[in-house]
Amino acid sequence: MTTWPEGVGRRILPVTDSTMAEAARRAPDTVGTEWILALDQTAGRGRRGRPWSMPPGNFAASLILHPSEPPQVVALRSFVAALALRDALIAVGADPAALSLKWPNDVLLEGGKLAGILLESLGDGRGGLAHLVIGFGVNLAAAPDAAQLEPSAVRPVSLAETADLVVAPEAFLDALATAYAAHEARFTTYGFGPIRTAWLAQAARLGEVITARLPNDSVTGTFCDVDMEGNLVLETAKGRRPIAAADIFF
Ligand SMILES: O=C(O)CCCC[C@@H]1SC[C@@H]2NC(=O)N[C@@H]21
Repeated sequence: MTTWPEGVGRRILPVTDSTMAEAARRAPDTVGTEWILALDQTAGRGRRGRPWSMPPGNFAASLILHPSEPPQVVALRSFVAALALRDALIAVGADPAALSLKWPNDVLLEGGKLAGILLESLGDGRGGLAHLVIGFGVNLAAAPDAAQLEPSAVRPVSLAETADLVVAPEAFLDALATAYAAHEARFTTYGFGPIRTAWLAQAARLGEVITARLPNDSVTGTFCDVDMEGNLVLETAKGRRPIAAADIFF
């Protein structure tokens, strides 16, 4: 049985618009760390403003944090979050060998998209952050209809359909909160180095040719590294190219 991490808050809502929006509303009145789980979302959102649909039984939660590091260091928590999500999936029975991490922050199961992570923050007006919200969406029960996604999107999968595992959102929250607390402690104590190493060990398509689609450009090269700033590094015909933000296509 998983125990809930000490000093961490938890709210479970039957429904909300988006746990990201709910968390942002609550963040100014939240002193420490708090999880918000919703059993349904009416306006779930994904990266780049895409909608995030949520079939019943899927997992939607956001974590409110008040980190004190500079924003570029805070952003490295997308890797912390991905490792925690992987550990939580293993804790509920997923096969570690079937899981991989797709830069910047998807978790794949047998090559299909099982989960996505979204980071949103608010500046404090002094160059730091007032809060960070990390959102986790996991297809526990069912994958969204692929027809609703962009044609080039990674095929969605669910834990129930692909791994034959039935896990309730509340139970998954226990596993994720515990896993996140462990990785957060490692990050704040030892920095990004061990997180980067652990993430690279689980990276999908490392050493293979992939394409990064940027707003006005597309870069194809061999995925050779993630650097200490969290950039994806592609080895291209013109040399090594660090990429801070992009959609990745295999
Ligand atoms: O585009 C992605 O892959 C990120 C998806 C993040 C979805 C989660 S579900 C919980 C939280 N609330 C939201 O509205 N979005 C995030």
